[in-house]
Amino acid sequence: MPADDSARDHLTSRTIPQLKLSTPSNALTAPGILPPGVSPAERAQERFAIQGNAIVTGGSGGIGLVVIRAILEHGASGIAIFDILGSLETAKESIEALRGDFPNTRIITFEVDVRDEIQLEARVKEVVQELGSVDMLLCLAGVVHTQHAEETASRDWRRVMDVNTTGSWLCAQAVGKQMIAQSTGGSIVLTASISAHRVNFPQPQVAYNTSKGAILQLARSLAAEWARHGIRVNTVSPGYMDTILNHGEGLEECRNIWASRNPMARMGNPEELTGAIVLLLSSLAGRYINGADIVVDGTRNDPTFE
Ligand SMILES: NC(=O)c1ccc[n+]([C@@H]2O[C@H](COP(=O)([O-])OP(=O)(O)OC[C@H]3O[C@@H](n4cnc5c(N)ncnc54)[C@H](O)[C@@H]3O)[C@@H](O)[C@H]2O)c1
Ligand SMILES: OC[C@@H](O)C(O)[C@H](O)CO
Repeated sequence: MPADDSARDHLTSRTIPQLKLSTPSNALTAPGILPPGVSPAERAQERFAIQGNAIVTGGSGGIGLVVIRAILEHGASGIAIFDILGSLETAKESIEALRGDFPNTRIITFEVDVRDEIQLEARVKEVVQELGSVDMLLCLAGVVHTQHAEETASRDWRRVMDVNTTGSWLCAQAVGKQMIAQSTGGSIVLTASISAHRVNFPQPQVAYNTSKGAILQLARSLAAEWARHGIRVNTVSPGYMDTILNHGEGLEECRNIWASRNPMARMGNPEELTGAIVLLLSSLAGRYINGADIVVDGTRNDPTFE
């Protein structure tokens, strides 16, 4: 028998029966898992239910407003948007529209710069005072700088790293501490990008790509450390979404190039990101997903240049 077959035989004859024996027969009806006797429609709804209060950084941006609506539709009890003042002002009407559509949910806004750890700690405490707990964190705050590497100034590099990477770390740490103190567990979703996996084409953005690559390893590290507290930490990696971030000066030609190189021949709509984020935040469907990254980019191609 070839060596591979004997290894497989060893697995099937010994490991699998052992696994079967050690799996409780009621595993699918254990506490927290859907009980029997619930209608299929209720089970479907319950499976992707989102419970508790969420802080969403960069929540007044193009992806944020769309994703917050989805989080509310799936049952979140409260949302705290952390963003800089100018963006909160611009999104004022959209945030009012959300409040109108979800009158029984608290949607509160805080002017926060995710680079400022003292401000962050204070704001997290205020959220707890207002909403009672923090159960989820979605980090969307992010900036991009597009310039050739040899010309990129250290201040631009630092700004991108500070907002995207250090900002995600500071938010996760402030919220993680609160979740640990609450002893309630929680779900943290950080936003990486396809730029964490490959080098975008044609725009040069060395700082952005580096900042997003680091987020993958940040999330895995936190996932491993905080699993014992019941805190799951995952990432989403969006491809090109049609938001204001991708409508900056000179990006019109880029948008055509991005769409033409994608097998689906288009950019994504922020709505198409909501499924992955709802899954990761959901108490049931997502509850064994930890340290994972979900790429939402319309393609399974994985070239170095994209
Ligand atoms: N749009 C895309 O194609 C795309 C693709 C991959 C990843 N992403 C990532 O998704 C996230 C959201 O992107 P978007 O398209 O909604 O962009 P956006 O520019 O519309 O939103 C980003 C938000 O972050 C906020 N922000 C920036 N600096 C901040 C700071 N210092 N403190 C607090 N908030 C700050 C902005 O005010 C804005 O509201 C970003 O992290 C981005 O890198 C976007
Ligand atoms: O990965 C693509 C996005 O992260 C980003 O929006 C784009 O590269 C900005 O130009």
